[in-house]
Amino acid sequence: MDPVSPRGALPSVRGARAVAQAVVLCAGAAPFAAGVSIAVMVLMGIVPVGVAWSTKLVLDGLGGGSPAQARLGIVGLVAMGVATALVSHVRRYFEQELTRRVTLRTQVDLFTAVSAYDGLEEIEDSRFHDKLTIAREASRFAPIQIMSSLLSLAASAITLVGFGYTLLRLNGWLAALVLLSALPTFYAQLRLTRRRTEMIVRTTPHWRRQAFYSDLLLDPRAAKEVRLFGLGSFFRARMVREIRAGQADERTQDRYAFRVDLALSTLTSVVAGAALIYFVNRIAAGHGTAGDLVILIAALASVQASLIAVVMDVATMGQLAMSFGHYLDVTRVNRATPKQYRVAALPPLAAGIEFRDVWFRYAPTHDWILRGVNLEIPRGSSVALVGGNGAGKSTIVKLLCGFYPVSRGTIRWDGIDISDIPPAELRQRIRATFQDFMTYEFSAADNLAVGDIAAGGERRSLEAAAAWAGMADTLAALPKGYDTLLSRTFSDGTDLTTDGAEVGVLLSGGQWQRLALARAVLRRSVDLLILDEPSSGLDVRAEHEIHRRLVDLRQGRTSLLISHRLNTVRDADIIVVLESGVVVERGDHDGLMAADGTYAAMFRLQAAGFAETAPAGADMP
Ligand SMILES: Nc1ncnc2c1ncn2[C@@H]1O[C@H](COP(=O)(O)OP(=O)(O)OP(=O)(O)O)[C@@H](O)[C@H]1O
Repeated sequence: MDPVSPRGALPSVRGARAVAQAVVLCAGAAPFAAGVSIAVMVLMGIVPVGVAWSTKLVLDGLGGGSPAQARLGIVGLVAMGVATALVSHVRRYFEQELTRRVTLRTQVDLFTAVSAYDGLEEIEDSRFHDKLTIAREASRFAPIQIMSSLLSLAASAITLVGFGYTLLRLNGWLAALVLLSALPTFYAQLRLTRRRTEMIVRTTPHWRRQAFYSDLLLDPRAAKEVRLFGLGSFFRARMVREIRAGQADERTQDRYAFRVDLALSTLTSVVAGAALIYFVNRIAAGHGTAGDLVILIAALASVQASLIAVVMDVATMGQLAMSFGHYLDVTRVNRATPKQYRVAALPPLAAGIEFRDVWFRYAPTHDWILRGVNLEIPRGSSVALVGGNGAGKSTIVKLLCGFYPVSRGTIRWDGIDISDIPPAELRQRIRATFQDFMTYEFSAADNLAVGDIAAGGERRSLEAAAAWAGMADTLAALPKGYDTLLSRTFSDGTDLTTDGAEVGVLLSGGQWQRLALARAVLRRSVDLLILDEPSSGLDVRAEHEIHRRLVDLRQGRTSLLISHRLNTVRDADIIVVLESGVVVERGDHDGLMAADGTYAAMFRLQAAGFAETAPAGADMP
């Protein structure tokens, strides 16, 4: 995807296409409301011209002794007044309806598109987030504002044509002068739009960081550290710094726009004043009527106002088209280039999974994380992966799930390169508990059900999974059992007891981990079970119990277990030791202990931790 670029703000084919797509979107989402808006626009364009001509009729009728003409003018004025009064209400109602329907449509389209990104690359790319921020903002207001700018442009154009013709009839030179005086405004507004667009792109990272700091100050998960470490004023200062930086850029832009607008308004007023003096002198010399003067004043003001409105609407649309272009980019990308996979459906795992000379780094500028990893996970075997922090163990899990493409080498599923398999098909075959598992602010039942969303939260399966993870009693004892909301910051609207106390609860770290485990084992019919540090937060008894159950569960299943607690991996069929992205040892526990290498050293060091005296050199820093 293109990086965020302001080019789209310039009047261009791309900009015109974005405007057209915004109109199509509005018309498609709410055809009736869009139709009413167009009718209102036509009326709004006609009204000022009608008012001026009706006024002329009244004045000339009264002055020229023609009461019938004056009456006609009054009828016209009353009709225009009634239309203006009614139209504003009709307009407001249908604009709001249009906004609601368009917002719904754009939110669905945007989040459908974002969910269609299969991997994690975009979601970890700051430039993508900058673009997404503009796209999200645009999805809420741009189509409607483009539509209303377009309608306002059309209304101004109707007024302009009406009064332009009037002015032309009164004096051709005058009409030309007024039109020419709008050219500098037109040019200046286009330049202003480009600068404003560049400013939006420049300031977006500041607004994103500002939101990050403000969210941090409100996030219950951060609240403990924020308070204990006294981080409140530190984060607030950083938030203010971002606001100041963004506002400084905006201020520079506003000052520039202020100077330009001031100069242009002066020019417009001078032209209008000169035209007025000239025309009053002509009427004084007997060329024209008082009605002509009224219509000239109205025409001058309206033509100038309409010209400026046209210019401003074009400029606004240019800017909105740029923002909306980001929305279109985000929503189009997956539709434009749907990836073709060689394998449509994946049969159940028959032989096993194999990493062949896999190299991986998270970005071309980063260091290699995996350096030529060869790893086999035969079907039905339990494989354990051990190694120091940052060795690349979780990275292997992420590659197995197809979250990133490998940089070199292949990962084969029964001999099929997993990049040839649709990610959703592959992930159907895998269940995993991640080291950084999610804690959803849902009910306990929903927290479990997300592990197998297709099963629709069938309660007996949820209870069985919870019982497997040793959570049955804990969940049953919650104020509303499995329906208890596991959050203190949200309310499901029904979680109030009669005395008004909220019953949403929080689980402990180990209880959350058991819930995550239950979620992973909810669907038994998977080909590969991945457990990344499944017992790191469990107490000794719970760890022992869960370990025993995991051993049973892994019997005859294909599984990959990552753990720093080496007592939990000793039963694995194959233990693989990873060091700085390289497989340095493999074998079963006895074999590796006999080989007396890295694994044996780690195992002995850990076992020594349980001895009465710590080994020399094992002190904390
Ligand atoms: N999304 C990411 N983007 C960039 N670098 C990453 C990302 N995730 C991990 N890394 C880097 O990759 C390296 C390996 O991380 P990984 O999480 O695979 O290690 P690990 O062996 O699981 O470590 P631990 O035992 O601490 O969990 C680390 O140096 C880490 O900084």
